[in-house]
Amino acid sequence: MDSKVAVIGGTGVEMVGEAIGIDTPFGWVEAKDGEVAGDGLLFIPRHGEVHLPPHRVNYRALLWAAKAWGARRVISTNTVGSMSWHPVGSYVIPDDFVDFTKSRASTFFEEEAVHVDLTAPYCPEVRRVLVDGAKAASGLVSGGVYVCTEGPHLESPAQIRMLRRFGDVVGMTGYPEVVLARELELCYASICIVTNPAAGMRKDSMSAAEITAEMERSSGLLMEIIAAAASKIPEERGCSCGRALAEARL
Ligand SMILES: CSC[C@H]1O[C@H](OP(=O)(O)O)[C@H](O)[C@@H]1O
Ligand code: HPA
Repeated sequence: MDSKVAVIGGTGVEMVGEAIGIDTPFGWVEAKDGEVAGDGLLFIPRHGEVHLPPHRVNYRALLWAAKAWGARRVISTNTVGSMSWHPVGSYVIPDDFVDFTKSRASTFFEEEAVHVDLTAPYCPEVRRVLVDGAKAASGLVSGGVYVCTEGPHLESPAQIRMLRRFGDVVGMTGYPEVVLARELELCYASICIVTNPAAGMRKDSMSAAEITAEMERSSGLLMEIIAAAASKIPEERGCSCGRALAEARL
């Protein structure tokens, strides 16, 4: 049965549950085994207990742990800056991404050439339940392109002027998660919460504390949306995520 769901929670997102540890070839992952609508739901705090910065998160371990636990679907929460019109507190469910990271391990396949298809980078079925859930809960939801920067510094106005030509929202954690999930044939989608206008999109400066405060303000409703969405994901997969490796080798 494919109904087990893992949630990779970003800044300011918490979930109650029994603390468990999952060992992976890439390291140990601390998680929480929660219960939502009768099915198991695994919560993995992306940044861990010490709040690792985005460029040091062990993304391969997180996705591996989700699959090892038995999840076939993964919902990610990401905080983003808006490079366009999105109001603070609104939701973006990305349908594509652009990567500007620099130092991240972005594949499980180091010894063989495996070229997964990313025509639909995010699982359409998981995206659908997130879009419906966010619309029902808040109405302020859109699709768009997630631009991932290396961080941990925030961007300069000149960087945002360049990056906004490529996408709609900017974050530091959406990549390589989305690609690693596809390599593990997991159905993955992200729900992003807009915490601020991106650099240069507003007159005054920004602070990490301000961004975190907005995330904490919004996290309760965000978790309600995720819990509702997780229980509505179809049991059987109608997407092709589960066959990602079938034709990925030369
Ligand atoms: C000042 S933003 C810091 C940090 O928080 C966000 O992470 P996440 O997407 O896991 O919530 C953002 O992307 C940065 O990594
Ligand atoms: N830039 C990068 N990552 C972010 C931002 C931002 O403006 N806001 C929240 N995460």
